[in-house]
Amino acid sequence: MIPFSDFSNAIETETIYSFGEVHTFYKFFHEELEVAHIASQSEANVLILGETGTGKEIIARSIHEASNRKDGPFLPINAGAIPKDLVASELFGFTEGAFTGARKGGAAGKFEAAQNGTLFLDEIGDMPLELQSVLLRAIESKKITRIGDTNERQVNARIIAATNHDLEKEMEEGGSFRADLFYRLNVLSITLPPLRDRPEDIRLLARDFLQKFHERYENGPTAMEEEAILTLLSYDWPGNIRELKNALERAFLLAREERSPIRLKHFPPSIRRTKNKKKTEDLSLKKMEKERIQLALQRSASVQEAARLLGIARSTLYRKLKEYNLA
Ligand SMILES: Nc1ncnc2c1ncn2[C@@H]1O[C@H](COP(=O)(O)OP(=O)(O)OP(=O)(O)O)[C@@H](O)[C@H]1O
Repeated sequence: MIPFSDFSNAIETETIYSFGEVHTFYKFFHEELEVAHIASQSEANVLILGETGTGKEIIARSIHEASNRKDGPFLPINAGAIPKDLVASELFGFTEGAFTGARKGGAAGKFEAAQNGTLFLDEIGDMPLELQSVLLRAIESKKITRIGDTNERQVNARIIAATNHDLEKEMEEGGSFRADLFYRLNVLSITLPPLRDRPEDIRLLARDFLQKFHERYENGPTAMEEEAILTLLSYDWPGNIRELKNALERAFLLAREERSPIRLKHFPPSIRRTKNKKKTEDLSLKKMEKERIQLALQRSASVQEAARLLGIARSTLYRKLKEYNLA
């Protein structure tokens, strides 16, 4: 059984880089988070690319919260989740009687509501083509017109857009996304790597999520069997961090009910099936752990100091030294 706190030990080989709530060990992701930091210190439009569940919204929110606009609103709008003919009124607002059912007195849209804040255009790739030119005009001129209105209104919203589509490919292939809008949005771009490309981060995120569940539910398991951890490291995670978080919460609650540590059987079948898929990778956790221990020993004057550096108990380290023939 491995205690949650031992899932990842931050020693010099594994520097954690953080931006807001987002943490990583993965080098390429460090560089992308550096761009997020730069974005937060500017007013430039940002385009965030990444598969579903990789944290596009959480990064957008972190950029907003680290920016001068942090006291203004952060407003997300998901073009993919709203019926196509309502997207325009959601974005730009409408006047009374602009269309059947238009509310008395009209209403402001998200552009106006995000005044002095940040407008997060999620799933920009699903934005209807005919609206893309209106959106482009609004971004360029910083003015919008409510539907049914004739007056232009000044707006001051910072734009962060996100998508899981390959927009450049779509532009080449048949124009379902306007190139001029793409270049306008793509002043700074951040690409979030899928979780399967950064297994180091699986350990880091799992530790953080499980420790949080422990606080939220006030008790429950504090350790996971090694077989389960190895499986999490070799699974593909098509739903990325969202899927990892949900799978861990389910496993945490099932184990809590049984008053047992988290075991492989507490994960859904789709994840359990990976168990023997990548046998070779099964050794990777042990290899990484052994290397970390060796490094900590080199840099320490005593086992006690090495244990402190690794963030584990001295007795745990003695056990591991025996296991890896390092004693
Ligand atoms: N680095 C992270 N640390 C902690 N939690 C994270 C991190 N990244 C994402 N999450 C969590 O994973 C879930 C999905 O994140 P988010 O909504 O930001 O992803 P997304 O890429 O915008 O997804 P979609 O494309 O499906 O809208 C959320 O519950 C979020 O809190």
